[in-house]
Amino acid sequence: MPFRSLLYVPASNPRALEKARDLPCDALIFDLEDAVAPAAKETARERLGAALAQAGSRGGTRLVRINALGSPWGEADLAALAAWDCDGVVVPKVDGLADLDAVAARTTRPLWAMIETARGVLGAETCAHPRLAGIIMGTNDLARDLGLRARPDRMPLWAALQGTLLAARARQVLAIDGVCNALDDPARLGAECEQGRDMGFDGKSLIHPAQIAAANAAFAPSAEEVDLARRRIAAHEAVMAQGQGVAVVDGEIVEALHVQSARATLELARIVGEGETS
Ligand SMILES: CC(C)(COP(=O)(O)OP(=O)(O)OC[C@H]1O[C@@H](n2cnc3c(N)ncnc32)[C@H](O)[C@@H]1OP(=O)(O)O)[C@@H](O)C(=O)NCCC(=O)NCCSC(=O)C[C@H](O)C(=O)O
Ligand SMILES: [Mg+2]
Repeated sequence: MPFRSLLYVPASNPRALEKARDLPCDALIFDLEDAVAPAAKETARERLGAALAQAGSRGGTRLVRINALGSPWGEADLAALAAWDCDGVVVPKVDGLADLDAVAARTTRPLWAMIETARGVLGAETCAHPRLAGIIMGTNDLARDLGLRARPDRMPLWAALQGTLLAARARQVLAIDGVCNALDDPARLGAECEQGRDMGFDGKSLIHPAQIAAANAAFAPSAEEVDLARRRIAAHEAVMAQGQGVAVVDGEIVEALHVQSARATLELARIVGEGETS
């Protein structure tokens, strides 16, 4: 499954729950945490249970973000989730392995860790948790915890984004970038998506359906990237047949490691293409 676009859907909002059934994002994150006011937590849990039980929902990954176990709602969220048809649990504000162990003891579902505190960023060992499927950057909470001043280019977040990405890659778990808060600024959204892709993230978390197309485009290989990948593989195969290990394509060297990347590009393009034609 690709993870280019992951949309938060407030579980308290019936219209959003309904709309989410047909949206072209790769994953939904049904949110019981920060998008839901304390007074609406119980209702949100009930609405989400009913929505997940409905037949005919879209394909794609369905994740549920629970409230922290230390909060008044976390235990009840996990108890309810046991009966739900979903693909994983998003654990908010993970500071270290103990936070994931506590959830892992209460559910058998794959875990996703929100990295959104200074301690979470520094606690890279979190990515070593055996049940961890991926990490999701929580850039709003992180900005608050760091006391940074937000900038459109996200410069104050670069170290945290790249540090967490390093930890995720070292443990081969998926890494998802944080949300773009700007609802009506396609240029900023596009720039954030490209930046996240350049850094190496697998996809971006989103807050509004209008953001899905930009993330799907940015985190899929472009036609030019696919073409270059094919030419690199062909050129390398040709030199290998002559007993050599280095080809040159468009004035740049191509070695076995570049061929590995090229094959990964083609595989992602194939998976994305399959999803779009099915
Ligand atoms: C921001 C919003 C409150 C805006 O909602 P609304 O005013 O309804 O917007 P629109 O009228 O433009 O909506 C158009 C239609 O799309 C549906 N819609 C809107 N948002 C969603 C959604 N997220 N999922 C599904 N459907 C959605 C509307 O219902 C309209 O439908 P229709 O009636 O058919 O036209 C709203 O977008 C929203 O609540 N977004 C999610 C906010 C959220 O989840 N926040 C928490 C996660 S972000 C975060 O904090 C990450 C991390 O923890 C961190 O710290 O960074
Ligand atoms: Mg958060």
